[in-house]
Amino acid sequence: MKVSLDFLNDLVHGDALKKLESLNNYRLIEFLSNVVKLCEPDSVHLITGSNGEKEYIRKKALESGEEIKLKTSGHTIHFDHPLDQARAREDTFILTDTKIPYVNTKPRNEGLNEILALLKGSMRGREMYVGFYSLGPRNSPFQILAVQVTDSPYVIHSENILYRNAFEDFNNNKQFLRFVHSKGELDIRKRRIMIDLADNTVYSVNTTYAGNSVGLKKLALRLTIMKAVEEGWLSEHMAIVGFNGDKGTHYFTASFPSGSGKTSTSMIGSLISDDLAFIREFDGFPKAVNPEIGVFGIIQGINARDDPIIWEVLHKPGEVIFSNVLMTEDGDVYWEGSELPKPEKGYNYEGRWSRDSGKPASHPNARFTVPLTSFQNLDGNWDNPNGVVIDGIIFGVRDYSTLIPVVEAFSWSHGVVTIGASMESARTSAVIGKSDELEFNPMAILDFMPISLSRYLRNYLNFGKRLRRSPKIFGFNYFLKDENNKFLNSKEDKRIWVSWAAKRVEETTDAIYTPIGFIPFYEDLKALYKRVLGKEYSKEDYEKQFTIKLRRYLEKTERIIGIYLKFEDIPSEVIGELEMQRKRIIDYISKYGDSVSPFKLEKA
Ligand SMILES: Nc1nc2c(ncn2[C@@H]2O[C@H](COP(=O)(O)OP(=O)(O)O)[C@@H](O)[C@H]2O)c(=O)[nH]1
Ligand SMILES: C=C(OP(=O)(O)O)C(=O)O
Ligand SMILES: [Mn+2]
Repeated sequence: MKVSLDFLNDLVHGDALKKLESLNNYRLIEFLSNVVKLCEPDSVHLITGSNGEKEYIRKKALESGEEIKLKTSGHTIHFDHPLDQARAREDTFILTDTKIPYVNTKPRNEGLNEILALLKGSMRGREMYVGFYSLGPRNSPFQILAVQVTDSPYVIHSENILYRNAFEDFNNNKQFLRFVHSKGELDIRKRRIMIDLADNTVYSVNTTYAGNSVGLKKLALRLTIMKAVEEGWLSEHMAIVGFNGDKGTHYFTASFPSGSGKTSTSMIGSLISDDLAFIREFDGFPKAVNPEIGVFGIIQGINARDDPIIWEVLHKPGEVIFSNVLMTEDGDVYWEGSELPKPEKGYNYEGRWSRDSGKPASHPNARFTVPLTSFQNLDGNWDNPNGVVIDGIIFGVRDYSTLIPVVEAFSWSHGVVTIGASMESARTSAVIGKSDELEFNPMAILDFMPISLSRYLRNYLNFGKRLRRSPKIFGFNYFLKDENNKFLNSKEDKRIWVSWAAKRVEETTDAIYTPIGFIPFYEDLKALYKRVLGKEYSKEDYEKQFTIKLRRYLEKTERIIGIYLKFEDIPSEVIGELEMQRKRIIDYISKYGDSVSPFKLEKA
């Protein structure tokens, strides 16, 4: 079918139109034609992949005022609206006519009418940017194509950093995901994000915060989860990182709710991904790639001692977009938790700021956007089109009161159900709303879930059955506190948990059986503390961290059973694993009481 490009004739400059025509992709032309008619931009800039175009976008970001140049070469700063500093869960809807438990939905026609009205004419007087990207490596069986349309140079600049440009790959009518974003009037009351599964399209308006506007990140996740479930693979909210055991490097994926440990965990090993993973089975092996090629990371608390790798990236020349930190008069930046002296005054997302105001200098969800290639610990396989074999999966939570720092599941289904699908984690400032409330967040992915958890979990359980050797599953918690509200672990302790997990994967260490899974022996951790951190590890610390609060674990298990019983078509394995866990815990309570020291279990 031949579709005319005439609608773009007066809008596009240069030879971009010829290039577009040569792709022979009528789906693409039809999509762009519809968006242009809807949004009515003054001009259209297609990013076909040349360096000049990337430079053009950087220039536009500065000219428009969406970014400001800082004193270090390549560094800029962007501010989001004070009410637009995080993901807007309440303004985000999956368009479907059937209600889904725990998912924010809207009837499709109603949602489409609403968002199309908000987008109508939204780009008048503005330029429209179109980016053509690949989620995952190019020339790879993992690859998914995606197009982003936006009137924000900051959004398209971010995407040029975070995603592989793949214009030529759109040839011959290839299918692609679609993202339509407009700043609109930046009237936050009219902020809407609508996910149209039926058309593989996400619309987003009146927002600039990247979690709501950068389509290929958390918006695409809704579409790729759907695709993965339909095709029998996993699209996950997970880092991918290599950890050393005694025999070599083992790749893990690591799922933590937003603001709870993905990026920081990916910095203590060999980095492939800090946020997202596509996992597929090939010849019985689970293999993973990073859909992205950059990091949109949380900056609060980043300091030279705890985070030397990120610290270096944020201080050397090179492409960095800071968002929602403090900008000082001399073109430098400052953020809370940097452990540097606080400047007297500066400018942040709320306007002028002074130290005397007593207000924080930066937002707790302030971020940095940088390419993966800036990181010293980047793994050699980061862009491998075949992915890397995954030996372990970590599901981590922010739980201040109950869960022990590390536990290993008995099996794939035990781990998927009692660790991954049972995650409860304290909400963070990555989501708009009250922080620190414990919320149900299976696989750290509930905010992005486009379908029933029943279908999602059935696919997960089946995925493991197709593997020759399923990855070992671990439950992590970096955030356990004592009765005085003090953290029981320091940030560097995560190096010990991952070292232990790597040894378990290669079967070079034993573990203690408990009703919730296997836990480390004191002596093994003591040796790791010595070797990895050069530190002593006391029996008292171990006992505090690994005492299992059986009564609380029982309560948690019963809460989760209560949740999954609400789902009509829940796989029987889900309730089965939870019931068995419940019985094991009750049995241990009758033997040991409400909690049990690991030293008692060691001798059992
Ligand atoms: N108390 C404590 N805080 C941590 C630890 N690791 C990371 N954090 C903090 O948790 C927050 C989020 O971490 P990050 O890894 O960026 O989360 P992500 O959004 O999942 O990538 C940051 O503010 C970190 O400083 C830890 O081991 N202990
Ligand atoms: C951008 C996000 O990612 P993260 O998991 O790093 O907080 C988010 O969840 O909005
Ligand atoms: Mn992160």
